[in-house]
Amino acid sequence: MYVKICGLRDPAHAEHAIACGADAIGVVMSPRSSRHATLTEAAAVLAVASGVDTALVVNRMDAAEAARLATELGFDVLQLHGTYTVADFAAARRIIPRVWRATSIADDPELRAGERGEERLLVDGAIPGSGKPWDLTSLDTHRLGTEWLLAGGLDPENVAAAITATAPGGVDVSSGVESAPGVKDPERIAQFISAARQAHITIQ
Ligand SMILES: O=C(O)c1ccccc1NCC(=O)[C@H](O)[C@H](O)COP(=O)(O)O
Repeated sequence: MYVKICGLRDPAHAEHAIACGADAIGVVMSPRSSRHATLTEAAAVLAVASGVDTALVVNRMDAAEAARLATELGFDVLQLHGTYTVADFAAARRIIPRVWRATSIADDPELRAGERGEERLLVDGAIPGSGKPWDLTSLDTHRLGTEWLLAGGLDPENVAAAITATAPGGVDVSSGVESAPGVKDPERIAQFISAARQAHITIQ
C-alpha cells in the first residue's frame, strides 16, 4: 500500500513522515490554501526528502507553467487538481514525465484511469484538502486499475476501512493528520501510516 502524506511545509514533519515509512510527500502551492508553501519552504522540504516520491500539488494552475515550476524546484511528480484536458497533460508531461490527475466523482462521474494521459489517478473528495469524508460506496472502482490513489477525508481512524472497501493502490491524506488547519501532527502521521499498512484489501 503506497502512502502519501500531503500538505507538508515543515522539513521536520517531512523527515518524520519518511522515517515512519511514507512512500511520497506532497507540497501544496496554492495561495488560498492553509497549507500553501513558499518557494523557501518547498525547497526546505525537498532538501530532506530522500528515498520518497515528491509531489508538487497545484489547483487550477496552467499545466505547463506548473510543470516548469515542478522541474525547476526538483519535484518528481506534478499533481494537478482541476479540470485539465488530454492536451494539458501532454504539455505538462513533455516537461515533467510524472503527472497525476486529482479529481472527484462529483466532477467526473465516469472516472477512468489514464483517460487524460495522466501517469496516475488520485480520486479525491469534492473539495481538495477539505478533510471531508465522501461516500465511497458511490465509487465504481472497475475502471480505476490498480495504481489509483484514494484521498479525501481519510484519517488514522477510517483509513483501514476505506482501503478494505475500495482496494486502492495507495492512499493520500492531509487534514486527517493535522492538529489544526495547515499544522501537521507527528503522532497522527505515524498512526495513519501504520493503519494504512495494516489494512486488508478484499477487492481486487
Ligand atoms: O490541501 C489543500 O489545501 C489543497 C488545496 C488545493 C488543491 C489541493 C489541496 N490538497 C490536496 C490534498 O491534500 C490531498 O491530495 C487531498 O485533497 C486530500 O486532502 P484531505 O481531505 O485534507 O486529506
